[in-house]
Amino acid sequence: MLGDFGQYHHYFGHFSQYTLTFFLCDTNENKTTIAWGNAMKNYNIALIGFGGVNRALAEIIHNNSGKMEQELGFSLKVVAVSDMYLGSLYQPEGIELEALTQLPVEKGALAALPNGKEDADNENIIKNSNADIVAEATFTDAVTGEPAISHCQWALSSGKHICTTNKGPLALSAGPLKTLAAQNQLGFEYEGVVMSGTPVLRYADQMLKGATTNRFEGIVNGTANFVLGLVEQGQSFEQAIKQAQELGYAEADPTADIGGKDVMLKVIVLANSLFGVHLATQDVACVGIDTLTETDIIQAQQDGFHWKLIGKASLLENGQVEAQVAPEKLPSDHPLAGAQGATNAVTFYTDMLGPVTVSGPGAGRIETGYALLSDIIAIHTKTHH
Ligand SMILES: NC(=O)C1=CN([C@@H]2O[C@H](COP(=O)(O)OP(=O)(O)OC[C@H]3O[C@@H](n4cnc5c(N)ncnc54)[C@H](OP(=O)(O)O)[C@@H]3O)[C@@H](O)[C@H]2O)C=CC1
Ligand SMILES: N[C@@H](CC=O)C(=O)O
Repeated sequence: MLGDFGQYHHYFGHFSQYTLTFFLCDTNENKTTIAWGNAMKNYNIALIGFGGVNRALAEIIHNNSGKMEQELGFSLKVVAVSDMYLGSLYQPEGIELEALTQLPVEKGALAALPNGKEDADNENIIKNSNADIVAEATFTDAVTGEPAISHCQWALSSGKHICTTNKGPLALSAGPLKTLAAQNQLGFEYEGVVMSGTPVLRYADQMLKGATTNRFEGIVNGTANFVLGLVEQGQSFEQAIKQAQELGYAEADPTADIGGKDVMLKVIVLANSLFGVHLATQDVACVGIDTLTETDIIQAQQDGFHWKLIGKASLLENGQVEAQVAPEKLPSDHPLAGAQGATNAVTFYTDMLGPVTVSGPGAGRIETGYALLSDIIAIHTKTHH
């Protein structure tokens, strides 16, 4: 006997598109089996900021839809895009991704697509579109965290999950945003904020549970590490920074990479998450690689050393945290000295395992787009298991 036992509209009441139908099959041998059908979940995505990272996410979605459905159990539809330079576009039924990913980088270019506009429309799209998840990848403001903090607040207050690669909201307003997400039973995910798509935040948060970590140090800026490497090979700072920009590693204002502010934000995010503290920007002493000359870097290499921009923090016995960002001259056999190009590496000093190092890409368009995909997967996993 085969019976349809009903349809479950599930999941915080936000997602009427998620319909799970199950059939109960009772055989002659008195065995009961359950077959699942119609269980594919679709998430509508709004992209806020459409520079390197969110364009990469659109490409990933476009190129991997079949794989996602088969392996991850959900499909993704981009329904809205809003960008300061390119304009905005809202198509509730889903935007055709071939055209979107080929969009020329020209002022107001989104206006050329059906329903497109020349201006950004962030607030309206975040609050009023049919998106389930907002992917926030606008520029990082290290002083105010805005407008990205507002983008996160608007999403979480209007029933939408948020994933972001923007360091501002995490370094400057993580507590209130996490509270808002929890109150509204929504996901707030941000793996790309430290080390791009390399899963260092989830690693520290989930895989080192049970061990005590009271110190970490590492290379957490891809641009600075890439620039140091090219200067060692004889390029000027200026040439090396230009290449980092072309490869999509650098911040909109690369002085954040070279001056150390980007690492400062990442140290705050890691320290607050690992030590359960509330570091602010003024708590982190910050010196960048702009204090080095090209000669310093080449001379060190000839002497068997490598300059690296190191971010570190220690939890002291009195509960205080010491945190700093500064260039350090490491001997060639130091574990962090081998990180080349935009590769980053962080060593966690744990009581039970000793030092544990996580290494992988620290910047890059596709690498960071992947971080957003990993956030969407985390949202899906947390809300369906
Ligand atoms: N690239 C990387 O490797 C990584 C980046 N990140 C973070 O991800 C975010 C995005 O990076 P990326 O894509 O490389 O940066 P880009 O500069 O390539 O893209 C950002 C885009 O957002 C637009 N934008 C800026 N402000 C707003 C706003 N208020 N509303 C709508 N759009 C806006 C920009 O327009 P306009 O040009 O006119 O300002 C630009 O088109 C940044 O916060 C960065 O720190 C994190 C990890 C790695
Ligand atoms: N500009 C940053 C991008 C990732 O956070 C870097 O180079 O690390």
